[in-house]
Amino acid sequence: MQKPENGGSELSRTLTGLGADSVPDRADGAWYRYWHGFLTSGGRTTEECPDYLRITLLNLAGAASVVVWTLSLFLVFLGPLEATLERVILDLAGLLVSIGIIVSLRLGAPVVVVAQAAHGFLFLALLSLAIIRVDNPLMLALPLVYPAMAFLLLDDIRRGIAGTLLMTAVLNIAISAGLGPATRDSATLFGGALTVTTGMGFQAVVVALYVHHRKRVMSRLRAVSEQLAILASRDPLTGLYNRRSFIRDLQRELSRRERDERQLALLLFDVDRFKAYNDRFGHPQGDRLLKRLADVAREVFCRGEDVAFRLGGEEFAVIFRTEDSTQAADMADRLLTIIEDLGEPAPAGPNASLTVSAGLCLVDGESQSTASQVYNRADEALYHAKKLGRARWICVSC
Ligand SMILES: Nc1nc2c(ncn2[C@@H]2O[C@H](COP(=O)(O)OP(=O)(O)OP(=O)(O)O)[C@@H](O)[C@H]2O)c(=O)[nH]1
Repeated sequence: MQKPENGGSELSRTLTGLGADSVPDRADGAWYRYWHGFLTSGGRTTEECPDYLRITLLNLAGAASVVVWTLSLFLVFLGPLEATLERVILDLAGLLVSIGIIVSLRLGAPVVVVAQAAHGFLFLALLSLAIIRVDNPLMLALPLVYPAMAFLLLDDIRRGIAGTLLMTAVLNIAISAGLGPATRDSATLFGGALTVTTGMGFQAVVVALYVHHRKRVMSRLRAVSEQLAILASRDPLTGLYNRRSFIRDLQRELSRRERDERQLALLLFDVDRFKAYNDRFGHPQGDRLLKRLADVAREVFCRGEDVAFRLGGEEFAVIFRTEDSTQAADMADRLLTIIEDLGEPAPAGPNASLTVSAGLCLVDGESQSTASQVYNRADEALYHAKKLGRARWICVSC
């Protein structure tokens, strides 16, 4: 039952790791810093921020869209793309929305609203293309392809990318086979193929990045929560399990009585005259003593299934299994003797050694006692040992 040691440093490493990538290092170049600042809206978000990825992706999508829509407008202006009214309106609207995404994020607009507006625009743009170009079956397919692709990508990255590639290929083949626009000039066909490939490729990269990042953050959060669970169950001074773990472990051990023929033993021990020890040698020395006693408890109860706890103050507990009362008594004896032989000075006088008192409670197989009854019995035995003059242990059963 001896469990892994305290994981404080691991936790701090993990916590630091959560934000580690978010601030560019001094060694990073100016371009990287500029790019990083742009993606995080001037450093407004770091990687621990729940909106970090959405802001980064929206900025990325906004920047890429600005490039795509501007390129498209240039191609219309320079002639390779047909200058239809709907194309110009759509390109201009796309450009405005993309710039709007970037600016609104910088002004601190709610990320969810910006993301929904961007998705809404994309979907409406595809839908209006389908309505305007009702003669073009490919345009009709786009509003259906978009959600299908997003669904596939969110379900599984590899399947999503394969599905996206397949759909892109099918659309391109359909365009070149003449299923697309009524006008068949090569510039229009090239424009259509370019738009479909760029749009779908970009969408695939964005969603794949999102899913990948989410998985990474989730696994880090899992590691942090495991570390927190370890810290919550430990006493920070001695590294032993704390009272919270004690109650849970005692209940668990009592509930598996039927599966173990041996007796369950609970040993409570408490430093004798610890207040006087603190008063005489100081609190820091008292802390050192408590750590030393925790080491002794670990040493004596070293089997895999033994668990030692610090319940608070100078009170310790050990839960262990024993063949019979003689074996349990031997263990209690050993613990008390080793502590006395440590040679720690007792507050009483120069030649006296520090001692502890203990209460031992043995629970046999048929007992129906609850965890609190077992604890109370052991505590009564400990109290009795103190009353009888300390430096001894008393055994009871329940
Ligand atoms: N150094 C140190 N002292 C502690 C800590 N927690 C509790 N104490 C001290 O432990 C002392 C316990 O005193 P008492 O409960 O009177 O027990 P005692 O003096 O050991 O007397 P008996 O148990 O009857 O032998 C108090 O003085 C507390 O301040 C701790 O974490 N470190």
